Amino acid sequence: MAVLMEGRVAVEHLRGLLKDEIASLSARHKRRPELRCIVVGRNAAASVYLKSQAKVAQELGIGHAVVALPEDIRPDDLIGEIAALNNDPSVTGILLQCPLPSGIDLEKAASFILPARDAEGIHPANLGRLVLGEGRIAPCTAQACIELLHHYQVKLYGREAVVVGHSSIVGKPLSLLLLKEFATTTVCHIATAEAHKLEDHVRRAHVLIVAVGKPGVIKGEWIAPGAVVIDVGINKCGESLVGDVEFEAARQKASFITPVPGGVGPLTVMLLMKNICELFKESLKLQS
Ligand SMILES: Nc1nc(=O)c2c([nH]1)NC[C@@H]1CN(c3ccc(C(=O)N[C@@H](CCC(=O)O)C(=O)O)cc3)C=[N+]21
Repeated sequence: MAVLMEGRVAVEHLRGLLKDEIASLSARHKRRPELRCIVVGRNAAASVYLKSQAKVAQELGIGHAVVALPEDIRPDDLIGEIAALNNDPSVTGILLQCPLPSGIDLEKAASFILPARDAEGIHPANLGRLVLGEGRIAPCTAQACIELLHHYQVKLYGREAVVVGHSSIVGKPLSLLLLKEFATTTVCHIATAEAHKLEDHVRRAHVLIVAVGKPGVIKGEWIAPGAVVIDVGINKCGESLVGDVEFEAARQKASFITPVPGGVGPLTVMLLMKNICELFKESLKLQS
């Protein structure tokens, strides 16, 4: 039976550090960091994220406001909203929440966020730094997975890491962070599944990280004995939340596994706040 990797526990240390640092910066500079979150339309996982953000921001003394936009917004109008936040001197960081409606391209929209206000590091300049291994601000969920592996002292060097999902905010940046740790990294995606190869890759993973957004997409019996399983999925199932991995069956085979909720999620939120704190410090340096 696997040990649970509890983000809820791993996050506590960071919470204390950030709270103290933000309190002292805010007192010294007589202003606080401000996060602005742009949300287009409605989505279950996104609402869970927003709720957590608002709660943690308040605990840490970070201002938080949502810019809620209609599902049918025109791309140019979304860019206008981003520009307004870029030009507002009180704003520290901007988060453009996914998913976006089908007519709007995340990568393109993200390129309009001022790199110095990019809360997730998804502007091309920030992603470029991540490729070069010198990124300070990386997408929070990808960072959260690495943080959790470090917290539970999981070895990555020379191990087979398999990432399922190749999104710009999780799978791709995460694969870069895993490479930085010298894991041998495979990224699976929709075409892997269509070629009936997903099971083969999952079976040989020492470390498996799943970020798809489909409950049960990874069968518990595919998990290699002793593997480490990180489930990034946040899916609403009635009133409760479930991940992408068949949890009960996977738990019998893995050595470590994240629960959903209580796994990656709480760390994602805290690392978003850490990014905001980093951007805040940078902006104060530029002013002085
Ligand atoms: N640009 C962008 N970046 C994201 O990182 C992003 C996004 N868009 N869109 C939506 C998804 C979803 N997501 C979550 C993060 C944390 C929790 C979270 O805090 N979960 C807690 C609380 C759950 C609860 O309330 O019970 C947990 O898992 O324990 C949930 C969901 C980030 N996402």
